[in-house]
Amino acid sequence: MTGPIRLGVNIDHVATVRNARGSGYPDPVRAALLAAEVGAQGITAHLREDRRHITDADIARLSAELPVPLNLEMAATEEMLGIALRHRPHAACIVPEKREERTTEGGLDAAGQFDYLASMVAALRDAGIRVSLFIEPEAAQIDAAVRLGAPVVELHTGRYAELDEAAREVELKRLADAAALAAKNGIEVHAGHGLTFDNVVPIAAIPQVRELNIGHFLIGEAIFDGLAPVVARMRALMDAAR
Ligand SMILES: CC(=O)[C@@H](O)[C@H](O)COP(=O)(O)O
Ligand SMILES: NCC(=O)COP(=O)(O)O
Repeated sequence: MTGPIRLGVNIDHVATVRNARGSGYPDPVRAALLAAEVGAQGITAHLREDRRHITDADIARLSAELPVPLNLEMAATEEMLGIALRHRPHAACIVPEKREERTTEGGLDAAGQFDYLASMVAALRDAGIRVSLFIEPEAAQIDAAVRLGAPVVELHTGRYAELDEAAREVELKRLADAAALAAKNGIEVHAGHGLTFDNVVPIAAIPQVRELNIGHFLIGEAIFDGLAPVVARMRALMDAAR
């Protein structure tokens, strides 16, 4: 037995569809409330600097209306720090961001940006926000997270998700080793990016992983089956893996 694992549903891409037409629907907050009702223990939203999906108004509404913890994904900028301090989400996950990227490429270089991140992590922590660092499964990054005093790391599973089943084993071991190292150092371990029904089980089976944040696949699948059954199925796969 490995203990329970939480599912955080990322609702960014409900906002992507809304923003495609500049309409008021579909509403990501409505999706978040439904996901929470059917088993999501948290909601993740990434307020990108270019506001391509989630907007400032979405963050304000999520902060006010959610019955479960909000995990705000944010770039390490002064603007985002100000927004986080204003809304005080349960958690803030610092992610690397490049304006031109299609999605988050690689993890935060916590080791390379140590001095810059130190004051940001401290400011978030002082405000009572649980800080998470979205990192590659590498010992140097975990060591930096420990020295920065981050209570949580989220391991980037994007590379794992892109590999075919035969090639996945090496990356899976990197993730499992990183999870064990982080937990040994007292850091809570989360994971996410690119997870689907087909690839989630080995990640959910890593004993130290306490939370998965999953979005793009769930929102896409919901077009066919509806959000509630899709969240329920992901929950069931995660639970069966423990
Ligand atoms: C950091 C991360 O993994 C998530 O934010 C997720 O990728 C959704 O945002 P994008 O699809 O815009 O990258
Ligand atoms: N941090 C990962 C996340 O929130 C969801 O990523 P994805 O499932 O949308 O790729």
